Amino acid sequence: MRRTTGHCSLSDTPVVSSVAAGRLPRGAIEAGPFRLRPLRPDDAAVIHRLVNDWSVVRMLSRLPFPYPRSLTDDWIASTIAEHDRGDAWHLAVTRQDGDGETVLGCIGLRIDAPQKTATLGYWIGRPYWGTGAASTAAERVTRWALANLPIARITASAAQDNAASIAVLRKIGFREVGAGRQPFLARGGEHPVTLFEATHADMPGLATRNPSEDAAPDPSPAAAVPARRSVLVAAAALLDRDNRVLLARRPEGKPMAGLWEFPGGKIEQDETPEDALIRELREELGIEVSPACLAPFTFASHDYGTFHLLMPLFLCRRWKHTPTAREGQTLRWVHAAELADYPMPAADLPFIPLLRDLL
Ligand SMILES: Nc1nc2c([nH]c(=O)n2[C@H]2C[C@H](O)[C@@H](COP(=O)(O)OP(=O)(O)OP(=O)(O)O)O2)c(=O)[nH]1
Repeated sequence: MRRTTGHCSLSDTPVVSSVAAGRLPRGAIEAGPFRLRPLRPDDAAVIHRLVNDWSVVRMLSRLPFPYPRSLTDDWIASTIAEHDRGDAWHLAVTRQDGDGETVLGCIGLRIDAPQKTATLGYWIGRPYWGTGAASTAAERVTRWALANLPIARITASAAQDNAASIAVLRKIGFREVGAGRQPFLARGGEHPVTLFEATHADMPGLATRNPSEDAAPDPSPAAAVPARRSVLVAAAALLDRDNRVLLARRPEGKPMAGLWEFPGGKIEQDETPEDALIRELREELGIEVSPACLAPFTFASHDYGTFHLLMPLFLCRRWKHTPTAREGQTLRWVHAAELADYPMPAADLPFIPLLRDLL
């Protein structure tokens, strides 16, 4: 079964190694009127009743509908094993009602320790929508994890028609960083999703446990300068003889890791955009480009919340040497018609129809 379910879903990225034993708490954490506690086998009946609901399951990535009860038992058992290994942390979202406890939904974090990243997922049963449970639980877990686990960022995704979850993520401080497509089993096929991330810099007043030791230095403009400012980046759509475009997948450890972008990078002081791009293409891909081969095409002006990106995009059909990934990125030549299949930073999305028209 899918690792967790929710308005957001946990990614299937394999966890290479575990968070050091004991880092994930065994007990409950309090979240205002709600209590987040480890799942137990005897939660299966109520969890199954809440999640086996079309309006919940349609927003979850890998759950079938109808959702068999036996999968709930298997899933709860797997969450306990994952917690023990330090790979993931799944909690029931509960509320004390009179003498009894009511289970409202689930929240979970999948941890990729080597990449210092965790992925957040959650869902709340329909009877409890509008109670504030999703935002309270998601904010509590996000803040706790950034402050206490050796991670530098938390990612999350939500189906683009899931306005409630998108509102929750924005409200608690996640930044929208891109868009992509994910399979939604219950609905059949892939659907567009909005991608989010949060770092320490996005959570005002967050106390970090030991950032100098554990958190990877965040090279993002957001980390470097607290106030919003414009960041200048130059990028290239390199086109091959078949009119395919070269995309580079941002390597782990960088902000927006995993998203597919156009090669390029920040414009240093005293550099022209062309100078910067020629330098970046040499550093990142080992190719030599002459200024005459860079044709201005369009630009992105995008507000990422913590910084504003201004990025000219040049077209380039001629260069020397074969593009080679020199900085841990993954490269792929992509036909214009397929660009929308690649999750991209939000700033790049307006480029897609323009490139489709051109190519
Ligand atoms: N290169 C590139 N950057 C993009 C694209 N879309 C987009 O939002 N960005 C953002 C991501 C980053 O916030 C910023 C580029 O910064 P970067 O970190 O890749 O720049 P850099 O290569 O100079 O890296 P660094 O030395 O600061 O680590 O622009 C794109 O298509 N290409």
